Amino acid sequence: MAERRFGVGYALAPKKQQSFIQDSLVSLARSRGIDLVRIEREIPLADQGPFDCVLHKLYGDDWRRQLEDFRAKNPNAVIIDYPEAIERLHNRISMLQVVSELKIEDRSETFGIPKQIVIYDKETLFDRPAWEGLKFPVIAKPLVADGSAKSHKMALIFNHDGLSNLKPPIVLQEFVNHGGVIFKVYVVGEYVKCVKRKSLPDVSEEEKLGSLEGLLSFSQVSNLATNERTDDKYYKKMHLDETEMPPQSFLTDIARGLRRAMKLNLFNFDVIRDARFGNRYLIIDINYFPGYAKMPGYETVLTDFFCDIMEKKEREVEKGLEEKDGADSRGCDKEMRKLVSNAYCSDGDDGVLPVSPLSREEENPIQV
Ligand SMILES: O=P(O)(O)O[C@@H]1[C@@H](OP(=O)(O)O)[C@H](OP(=O)(O)O)[C@H](O)[C@H](OP(=O)(O)O)[C@H]1OP(=O)(O)O
Ligand SMILES: Nc1ncnc2c1ncn2[C@@H]1O[C@H](COP(=O)(O)OP(=O)(O)O)[C@@H](O)[C@H]1O
Ligand SMILES: [Mg+2]
Ligand SMILES: [Mg+2]
Repeated sequence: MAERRFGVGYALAPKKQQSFIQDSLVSLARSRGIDLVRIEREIPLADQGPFDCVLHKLYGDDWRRQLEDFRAKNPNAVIIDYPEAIERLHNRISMLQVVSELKIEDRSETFGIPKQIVIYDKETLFDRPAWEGLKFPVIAKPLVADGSAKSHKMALIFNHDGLSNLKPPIVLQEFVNHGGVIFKVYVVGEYVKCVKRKSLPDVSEEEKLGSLEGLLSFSQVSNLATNERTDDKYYKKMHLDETEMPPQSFLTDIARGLRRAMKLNLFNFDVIRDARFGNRYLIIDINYFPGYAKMPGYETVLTDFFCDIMEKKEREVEKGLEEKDGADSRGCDKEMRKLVSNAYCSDGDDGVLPVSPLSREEENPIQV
């Protein structure tokens, strides 16, 4: 019998496509039955394919509508991930809300998010009582995190003078000393990989007392060119090798919790270790579909992920059809459809993905 092959369509911005779609990934995936196919931006998505799976990192109403049309026409295809779920990460408040709601028990390590407030206008910015409880230094981050260069422009604010140049809407977040190293935790379905990167250096008590300028601007501090970041020299120069990693099982617990709560498969989160406590970790940023190509062995990790999804989808479709046949013959198709649909919405330990083999008519589009 001919080998079953799967088409995975990808819709990515040019820079992302260049970094992610490398020959090494394409050929490994191909050898395992997965054909990675570029989705043309000039042609409606629903007119392309067939695709068993769509992978995307594009924004805007038009793209959302195209995905909706595609989904209506191809109820058996898997979309990784739903725009409704991705959108939460485009706002730095909703992005971290999910962390505050997460509960992980029986661990000596604790986690949370830094103290923060959102400022929508200039008046509130200078209204001290509005941000009582938040101490300098703070980091000012654009509220919107939509991938634009502007959304990565930040400032470390040491005192009141530093506030005047800020342009709300912004998030003011307590700057937490963390030894100048950030942990980036990459998640691909159930796979979790942590790497160390250079971060902002600690601020001393003296500096806090105001010997510095009011404001220090920066952007994407951990994002150096690929070769600089991965080679041994970078690790040595930045003293990264001296920094102990957080326990992998702890990060895996957080990753799993976030994945379930957010209903996302492809993301990374930035973690810092609070220098005031040895075992307190703070999550400061979550990114959709980050730069996976920087992750060692990303080709294998991503190919395994695609294969898992496709196998799961095949099983679910078969199961759905069997159940539907049974239901049809007993004349209770509608009820059975609901049951089967709900089953796919569950997020059990096996990492069930957002697949529904039957009609999505009765589903809430946000539910995956
Ligand atoms: O470009 P890269 O490979 O550095 O990846 C960026 C990510 O770097 P990281 O993997 O975390 O080191 C980067 O992560 P940070 O925000 O720098 O933590 C973002 O995910 C960025 O996407 P966007 O601009 O927020 O949409 C990512 O940019 P895109 O590739 O998605 O444009
Ligand atoms: N609360 C914080 N305390 C200390 N350093 C921080 C804090 N928030 C951000 N940083 C530093 O600023 C960098 C950029 O912030 P981040 O929220 O990750 O924005 P971006 O989405 O642009 O990556 C981080 O990688 C880290 O080095
Ligand atoms: Mg970040
Ligand atoms: Mg980010």
